[in-house]
Formats: sequence, structure tokens, C-alpha cells
Amino acid sequence: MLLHWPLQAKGLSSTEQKVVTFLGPSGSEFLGIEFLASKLIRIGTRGSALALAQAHETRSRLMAAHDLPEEAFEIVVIKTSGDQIQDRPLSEAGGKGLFTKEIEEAMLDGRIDLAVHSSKDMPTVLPDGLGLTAFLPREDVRDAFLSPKARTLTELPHGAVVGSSSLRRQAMIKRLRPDIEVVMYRGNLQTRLKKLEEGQVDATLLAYAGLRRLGLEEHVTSLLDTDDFLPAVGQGAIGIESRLDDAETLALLAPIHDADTQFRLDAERAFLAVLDGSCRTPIGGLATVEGDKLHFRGKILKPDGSEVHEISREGFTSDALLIGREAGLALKDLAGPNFLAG
Ligand SMILES: NCc1[nH]cc(CCC(=O)O)c1CC(=O)O
Repeated sequence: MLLHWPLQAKGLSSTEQKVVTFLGPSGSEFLGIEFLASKLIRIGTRGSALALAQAHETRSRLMAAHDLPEEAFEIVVIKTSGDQIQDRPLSEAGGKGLFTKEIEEAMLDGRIDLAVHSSKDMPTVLPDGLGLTAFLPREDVRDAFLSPKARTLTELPHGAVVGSSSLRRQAMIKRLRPDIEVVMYRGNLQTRLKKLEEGQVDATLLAYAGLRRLGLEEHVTSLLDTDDFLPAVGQGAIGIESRLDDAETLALLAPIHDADTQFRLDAERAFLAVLDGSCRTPIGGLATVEGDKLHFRGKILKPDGSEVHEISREGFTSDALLIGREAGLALKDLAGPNFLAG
């Protein structure tokens, strides 16, 4: 039985818990600890339009799952160092942790209860005491091609200029089209679309998931096939981070968690963790799930696309972490000792 918000708030302390049956996303029932929301649930997020859209989606799912009103939540916008660096690629400025550090500090200080992230931007190692404790059902993982000049990447004129600051996209573009010039391209999604419109570049590649979450899919010219364009690890998956010892928040998140997305992310992040030594290496990795089977594909490239190594592995979803890790080790072997170093 689930109580409703104003009743719950009356006379119940936030530490009171009760075992109840939750209705899962596919109609499955499972036992959990009912979240007795007598305090505000504080959701930490970055302030970009995409980050806010993801925080709002998370809040909506929590409201629906627990029959809570919007007022039960506070969205706490946190500026991260990554948001302040606009002049150079993030891989040079210090990598992925730049988008999470200040948010994680807020969580460890108890200023927020959970944080909503693009899994793609999350480091593989999180601070002690914190974890990615829930994943929303994953969006379309593909990269989108956007251009007023051509329908697809292959149809772009010789010597065209493509804007992208992602090492992976740069290398994959050069692999397919060595004649194309790839230029640095940062800023939020709206800024990038404006630069494209103004003709500063002939085309750009962006995650389809992000464009969809912002309702900007009408700008998409075509979608890239995952065979050529293996997505980044975690692309399209919203991950929720919380304190591992915060049972109340874990119970709150349980009914909005998607198990298949977790399996896929477990494999992909385990793969990345093995190869992560250098964040200067273009890496793609994608796991898919069918029933209790998981299929994983991984790829590393030289930044100029001149060399590529690929791996694929299959197994049971319950072995997701092992499959990803094993694929990473095997790919490292394939590429040889000098590949990741230089
Ligand atoms: N690196 C920025 C970033 N982080 C997550 C997304 C898109 C949303 C997602 O992959 O979940 C984007 C933009 C992009 O790559 O186009």
C-alpha cells in the first residue's frame, strides 16, 4: 500500500520505513522499503538545458512511482568546473571528473540526496561511498548527423569541415572520410546548432538522445549506423548517483531503475575502466541485451583514424561486468602495448 504525500508528511519522520510491494515498470511486483517523504528530496544537477531536462525527467518518474507532488522535490543546480572550461577539449583540461566533482562534494556533504548525470560523462571510478545506484531506461544510443549540406557523412563534399570536440567522433569521421577537416566545437547544444546554421561548419555530430530530450530532433539530418559509429560508453543512458549507505534514497530509486540498462552499463563501464588509462584514446563501446544474453562490442582507434582495433563478446547478463572487463583486456592485447601509450 502506498500512502499519499500530505498524509505521509504528517507525523512520520523521514527515517520511518515500511516494507511494501512496488509495482515495477513492466508491471512486475517487488518488495521494497516505502519512502516516507517527510523531507524535501534534493536532486543535484548541472545547469545546462540537457542536464535540467534529465533532472526533470527523473523527478517526473519519481513523482509517478511514489505518487508524490512536484513540491516534494528540490532541483539543486550545481556549477561544475567542466561547465566553466570552454576554450579547450575537456580531455586536455582533466577529463570526465570535471563534470562531477562539485556535485559529488554536495552529495557527500548531505546538501543533495541524489544526482542526475549523463552516464557518458561519468568517470569509471567514483568517490568512496558514492555509486551509480539507478539507471533510467536507455534512449536511442546512436550519434546523429546534422548538416544543411548533405544527407549523410559519406555524401559530404570533399574537404568539408565538421565540428566535433569528441575524440571518438573525430577519429571515426577520419576513419570513414580522411579528407574531412574536423574542427573543435564546444558549447551547449543550442550554441552548436547556431554555429551550424551560421555556416561556421558544414556538419556536426551529436548524440541523438540529447537532441531528443531537448525536443530538438527536427534538426537531425540522419542517424549513424552503430557498426561504423560505435557510440561512447554510456551514451543515451541517464545515471543516478547516490550515497551507498543512504537506504532511503536507494528505496526511492528502486522503482524507477531499469535492470537491462544497468547490465549494459556495467559491461560498457567495466570495458572502459580497463582501457581508461589515457582519456586521449578514442574509444567506443556498446552492449545490447536480449533476454538473459548480453552482447558487447568495443573499439579503439588512433586519433587520426589510421588504425582501429575491435572486439566483441557474448554471455549472460549476470556476467556483464566480467564480459566488459574481459573484452577490455582482450582489446588491449590486440592493440599491443604501444597503442594506448602513444
Ligand atoms: N559530452 C556531452 C554530452 N553528454 C551526454 C550527451 C548526450 C546525451 C547522452 O548521451 O545521454 C552529450 C552531448 C553529445 O554528445 O552530443
